[in-house]
Amino acid sequence: MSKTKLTPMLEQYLRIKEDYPDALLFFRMGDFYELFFEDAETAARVLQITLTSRNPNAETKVPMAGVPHHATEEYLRQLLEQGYKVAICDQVEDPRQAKGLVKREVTRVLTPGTVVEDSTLSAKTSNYLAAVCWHGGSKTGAAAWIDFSTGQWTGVQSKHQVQLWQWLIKIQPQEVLMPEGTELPEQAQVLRDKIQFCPYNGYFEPGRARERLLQAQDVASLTPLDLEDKPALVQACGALLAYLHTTQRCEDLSHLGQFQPIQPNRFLQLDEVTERNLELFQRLDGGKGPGTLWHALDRTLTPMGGRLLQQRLRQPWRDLRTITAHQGVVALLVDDDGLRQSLRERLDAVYDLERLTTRIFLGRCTPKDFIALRNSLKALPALQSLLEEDRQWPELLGQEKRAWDNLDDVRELLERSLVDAPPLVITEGGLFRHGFDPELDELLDLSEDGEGRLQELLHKEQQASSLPKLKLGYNRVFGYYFELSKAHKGPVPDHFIRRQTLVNAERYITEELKTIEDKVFSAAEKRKGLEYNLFQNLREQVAAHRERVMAVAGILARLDYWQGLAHAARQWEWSQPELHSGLDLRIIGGRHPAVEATQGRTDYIPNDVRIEGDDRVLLITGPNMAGKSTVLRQTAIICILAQIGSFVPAREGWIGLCDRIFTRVGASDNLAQGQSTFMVEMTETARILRQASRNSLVILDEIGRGTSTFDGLALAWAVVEDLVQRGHGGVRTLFATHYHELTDLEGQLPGVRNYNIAVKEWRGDIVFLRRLVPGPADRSYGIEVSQLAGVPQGVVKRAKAILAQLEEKSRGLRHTPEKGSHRQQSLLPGLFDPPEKPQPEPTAPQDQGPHPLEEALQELDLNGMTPLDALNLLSRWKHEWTPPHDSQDTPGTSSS
Ligand SMILES: Nc1ncnc2c1ncn2[C@@H]1O[C@H](COP(=O)(O)OP(=O)(O)OP(=O)(O)O)[C@@H](O)[C@H]1O
Repeated sequence: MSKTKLTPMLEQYLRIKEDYPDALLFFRMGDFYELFFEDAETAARVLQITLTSRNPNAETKVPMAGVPHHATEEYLRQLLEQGYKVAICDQVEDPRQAKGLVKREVTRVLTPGTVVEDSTLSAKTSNYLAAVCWHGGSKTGAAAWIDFSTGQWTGVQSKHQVQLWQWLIKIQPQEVLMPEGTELPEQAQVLRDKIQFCPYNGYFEPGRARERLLQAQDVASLTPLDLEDKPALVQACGALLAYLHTTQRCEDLSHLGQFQPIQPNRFLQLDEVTERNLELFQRLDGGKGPGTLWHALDRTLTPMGGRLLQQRLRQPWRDLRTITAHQGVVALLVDDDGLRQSLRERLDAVYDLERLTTRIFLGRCTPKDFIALRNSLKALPALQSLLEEDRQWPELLGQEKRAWDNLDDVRELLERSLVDAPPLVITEGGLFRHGFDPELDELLDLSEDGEGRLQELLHKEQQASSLPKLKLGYNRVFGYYFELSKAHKGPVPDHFIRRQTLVNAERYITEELKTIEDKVFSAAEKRKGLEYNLFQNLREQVAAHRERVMAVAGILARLDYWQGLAHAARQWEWSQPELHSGLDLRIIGGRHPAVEATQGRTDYIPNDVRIEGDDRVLLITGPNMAGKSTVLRQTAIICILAQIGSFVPAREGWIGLCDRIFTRVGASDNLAQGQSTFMVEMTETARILRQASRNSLVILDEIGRGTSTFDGLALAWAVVEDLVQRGHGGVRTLFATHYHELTDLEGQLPGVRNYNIAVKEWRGDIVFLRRLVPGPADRSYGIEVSQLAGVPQGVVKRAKAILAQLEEKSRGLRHTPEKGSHRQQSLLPGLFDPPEKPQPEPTAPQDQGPHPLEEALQELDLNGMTPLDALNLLSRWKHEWTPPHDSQDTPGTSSS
């Protein structure tokens, strides 16, 4: 469309829009923000608002859509949530004073990675803007990320691109800045929609980046930031700052906290695959809530505590002393229910101090934010008095106590200034209390008691001039006046100015009367202006205390973190594990916290896992559905929980610290990234084999299933061999497999131990005992499980017949003498070997053996049980062994 046909206003629009091609331009016109052209079409579609056109009758119709200025928040939230950027273009001069077209400018750009408003943020999740780049031509790269809503930022430099992307995928940034011309590597494809290419010179250029960083952090050199030898990281930080300057339209970023690079060696490293496989925050099906560790674990009450817990779960500690120090605080709070409850009650009154103070600093706050801040600060003295109690505090709590700041001055200021329920907007007055500001008090008195003041004056004049008949009147032309009827014959006071002569009366004004009148009329307007200014002053005063508020927010986050872990431990009856720097891993009575939370405590069978002495690889066999994956994952989760200072879902834990936990679980579908299931499996396996060290824990849930049986088995075999020798003594590994042939490795390779998850056959059905026991599984029971899953009887019967034939054939093969090593012999024919033990005939009742319940009863140690344990056990048995009403052929039917 040619510009010549457009109105001056639309020309102004297009000029501004030119600078923000990638943002939707919200263009302020009167009480509305309007969008034009394609922006209008997009907004109409996304926000479900009406699409109209500007100048509908003119030759050039311009698509237009708009939202009322006072209701933008919800619309902005929707746009940001869907990944759009929005440039807010305001009128920057008073339209009444404007000569010609009102001046307009973009006052800020809202982007998904820089939001600070609560309505668009998730309380317990950090919202990251990230930047990633490579230093010059070198191979060193870096990623930095910032949660602008709290001002906390960090980053990591690495020679391995893969590692940088692993970090980024893990933290799930809303936007990722990259230098123009950089290619997006394969593993970064999942973040494709979040990537923004920025000019190298404006954003990543090393000199400017360094300068920006020094200025923002107010330091003279990079040494205090630990960035002296990290040029790529400096560039990434510089890009973040440049982007913030551009979008936030502010030079002052002094509210950002100190940049602290991550030192990966200080933390238990969990890559994004492990985080996903263990369902820490999200189930494998993508859902959140029940089924995730987070759902069972998070008992924090404040957003700050929640975010700290998330961050810690992503980066558990590795240092024994640090962990035990935190565990000590959690233990205290587990033991002392009263203290924990008091802490919880007080923390419950605290709002998101970190984000509140950021909004206040940036001037993007509403009066409600101040009230939330005030109410949060009110909770501080009571929290302090808890810490002041005379008792032996663990050192960490002692530190918090010493650093405590009640922020009394800030609270008093807020209490003195703002009314209890201020309006949402700051331009209409009604925000401040009486007594806070003398000028405002006068205006308040006037606007609220103007009539009274006029009556007071009338009374004064009546008395002073002995004019009892003097009246006060008002008309639109003269405003307020005094009136004397013609009946009054005497002189009027000198300061009376005649304004109007009527048939029966004279009207006068006085200077004082006009002054009061002016004040009364303008008081309401003036009050709005004054309150607006007072609010800005108050904002600046409170913003000046940001650092103190952030320090207190940090303490509250930690208190909440500890109490949350303690509360979860109490709720789920977890125990305090012992940690050590050796390699032994002994978990007695371990449970999977998320599965247990979904199924209920009484239905969950605890299991022991021991990797002790020279043992390294536990090979776990057992039928499908037996519980192999569950026991694998619960072990990894218990280690993670232990290393964040938490109690663990086990009766006892003796846990050698891990430097990394790797998981390779099931088939993860990365087809969208152009990788086949097998390829993904092998890529993950390759990563484990390259990176796992002697202190790592490896969880392998099936390997090699996506290819031919022989290839798969051979691969799995070789992987076990590698793991058991790796890092001078092997890597602690739990390996669940359906390749029964692998169980031959026990005895052949030192450090390999067989375990299986016990099952029982009962009248042709399979009964899952869920108990991890030493030794290999006798066979796989795949057909029985398929029957449980509802595969039609005909197919099941046919499968059984085919299995019998295959086994027959394999028996024949076995009798053919084999040449070569023992391993080859056991490997190939073994694929179709009949089970080592004689197979029970599924449907013949005489071969059933003792009922599992009978066995369990015999094993029962009655003396070591509490009545509650006994009740729980009974309830579990009842659940397990009571037949469904519609079936006559299920376990337990003949046990009565
Ligand atoms: N210890 C346990 N106590 C109670 N229920 C359990 C236990 N372990 C597992 N389960 C239940 O059994 C289901 C199947 O477990 P899991 O997925 O671990 O089996 P699996 O042996 O890995 O199966 P597959 O070989 O088919 O992958 C779980 O979803 C859970 O509901």
